[in-house]
Amino acid sequence: MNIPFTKMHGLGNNYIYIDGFKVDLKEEHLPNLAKDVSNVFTGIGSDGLILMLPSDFADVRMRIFNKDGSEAMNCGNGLRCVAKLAYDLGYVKTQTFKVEAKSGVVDAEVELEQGLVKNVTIDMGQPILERSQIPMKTLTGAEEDHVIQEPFLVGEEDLYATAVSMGNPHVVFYVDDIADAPIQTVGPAVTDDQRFPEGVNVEFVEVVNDSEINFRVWERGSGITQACGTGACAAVVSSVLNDYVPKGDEVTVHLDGGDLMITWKEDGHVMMKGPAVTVASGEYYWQKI
Ligand SMILES: N[C@@H](CCC[C@H](N)C(=O)O)C(=O)O
Repeated sequence: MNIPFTKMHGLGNNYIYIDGFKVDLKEEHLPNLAKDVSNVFTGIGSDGLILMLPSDFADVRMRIFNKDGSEAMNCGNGLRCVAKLAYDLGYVKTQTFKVEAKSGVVDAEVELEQGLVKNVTIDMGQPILERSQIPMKTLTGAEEDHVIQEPFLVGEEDLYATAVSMGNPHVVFYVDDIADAPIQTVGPAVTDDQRFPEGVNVEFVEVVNDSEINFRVWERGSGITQACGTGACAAVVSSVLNDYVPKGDEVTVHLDGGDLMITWKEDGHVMMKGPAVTVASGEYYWQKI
């Protein structure tokens, strides 16, 4: 089967995008397709697969599959890229419109520079802080409402966890120097830790000052990526909860792939602004069907 695709990235967090308005794929093929296209040696190479689809509730719908074939509820970089793709392909005609993800419907606004979409702002909605909804368990069975700087032993590392859901689960650990963050060891151990029954995206944050943080991520289902939009939002929410940055102010999140501008507004909504870039388009020759 020959499948037309577009490769896009948001700060290096790259996915293969398929236009589901035109291409009809069977549900049971999607996890394997995600694994196959993501393989850098035998596929195209990506952090996963994203489908742009018609929606009953919004102007366009996003579905995201990680590199390991698992489907996620949300993807910040994916939302910005789907917004750009929908605008570029003419599925939406206005610069503000709605995008549906599995976690809910969000507002998107594309910014044009000489007629081309460069930056996209997404209203990511309100973070979820209740432990049971992240979801996160305790080893002791205690049921504190929020998870803020909770002692979290993993292997030899004595860490403190702050947990936030942006529709998908995140845990944030603070480090003194982002260059020394134990991402290769703690990332995979925490993502599979029994305290997170659905797995978790693992973020390390170094606070630079009250308007800037450094950030690295181990993504559930994809491993280390250059950027994670929902992760950057979770990191800013966590940094407000820990009194490192003020609520209501814009925070620059420095990720491996570049900067995202995140604001946790007084009304509770998290705004994310950043680039969306188209890299290539072509046909993927899928041998399996
Ligand atoms: N890279 C994404 C998040 C993708 C999904 C995540 N790995 C999960 O399993 O929840 C982003 O930009 O938010």
